Amino acid sequence: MSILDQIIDDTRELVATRKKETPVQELEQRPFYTDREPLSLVEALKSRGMSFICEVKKASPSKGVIREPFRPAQIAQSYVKHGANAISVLTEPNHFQGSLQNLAWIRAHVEDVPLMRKDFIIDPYQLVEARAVGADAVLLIATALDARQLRHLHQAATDLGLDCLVEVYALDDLDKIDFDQVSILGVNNRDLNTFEVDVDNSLRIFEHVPRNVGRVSESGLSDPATLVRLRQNGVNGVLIGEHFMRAEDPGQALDDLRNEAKEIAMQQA
Ligand SMILES: O=C(O)c1ccccc1NCC(=O)[C@H](O)[C@H](O)COP(=O)(O)O
Repeated sequence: MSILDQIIDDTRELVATRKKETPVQELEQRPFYTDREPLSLVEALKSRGMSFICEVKKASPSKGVIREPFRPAQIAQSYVKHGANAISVLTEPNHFQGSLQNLAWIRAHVEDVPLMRKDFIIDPYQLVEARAVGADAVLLIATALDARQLRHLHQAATDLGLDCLVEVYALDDLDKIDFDQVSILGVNNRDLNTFEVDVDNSLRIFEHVPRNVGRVSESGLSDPATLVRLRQNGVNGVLIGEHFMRAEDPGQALDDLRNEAKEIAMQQA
């Protein structure tokens, strides 16, 4: 069984338990759900240069614990201070040590930058949970869904005002995607069997994606020259977790990476 299958199985159990503990009607009465309009992730990624989705990630299946002590609100505030375009918050508990509470804490400290719930979404209930803790957007992993589920979850998220970053790992995942519906596509560079990362996976897959779709490269990114190469090949955004999580000040690490990439681009011009 692949790690993705394992995580999806665990998520199915978790969602069943949560539905019993907290009915949808209760989530729909939470202040973030009733009183707050979600921000647009699509708009936040429309900058002229490379956009940065900065991740708040304590641990991962490939690396174990990455950051200890882990202070989600402080990390997010540092990202905001240094100009992150959006923040991805891992909420999956069993494999990434994330939580919905972390997202709610971050929302309480970050008003104007979109927050994406990064989890393994398989059920519309999780979209309502996302809204109830103050998320603006969600990740939908095409690899873990069939075409009908993907279309249905995307529509349900849109109906709730949540933007979607649709993620693929392989070229044949594109067969499931309706590009009249999907406006931001992420390609994950991590091989789910070996955990190795290959940035060229993004470039290979984006060649087959319509021009008007926003393009985000995900995982294993830390080298400024690679960011320049991705930008020169039409990639609009990057999703970066581990590199920032290992820095003393994650926002400063964002600033440094962005400045180094700008310098390389200027030298090449
Ligand atoms: O990070 C993992 O080990 C992992 C394993 C299996 C499925 C997903 C996984 N990560 C989720 C992500 O997509 C990353 O957190 C995200 O792209 C940031 O990657 P990185 O910059 O390498 O932390």
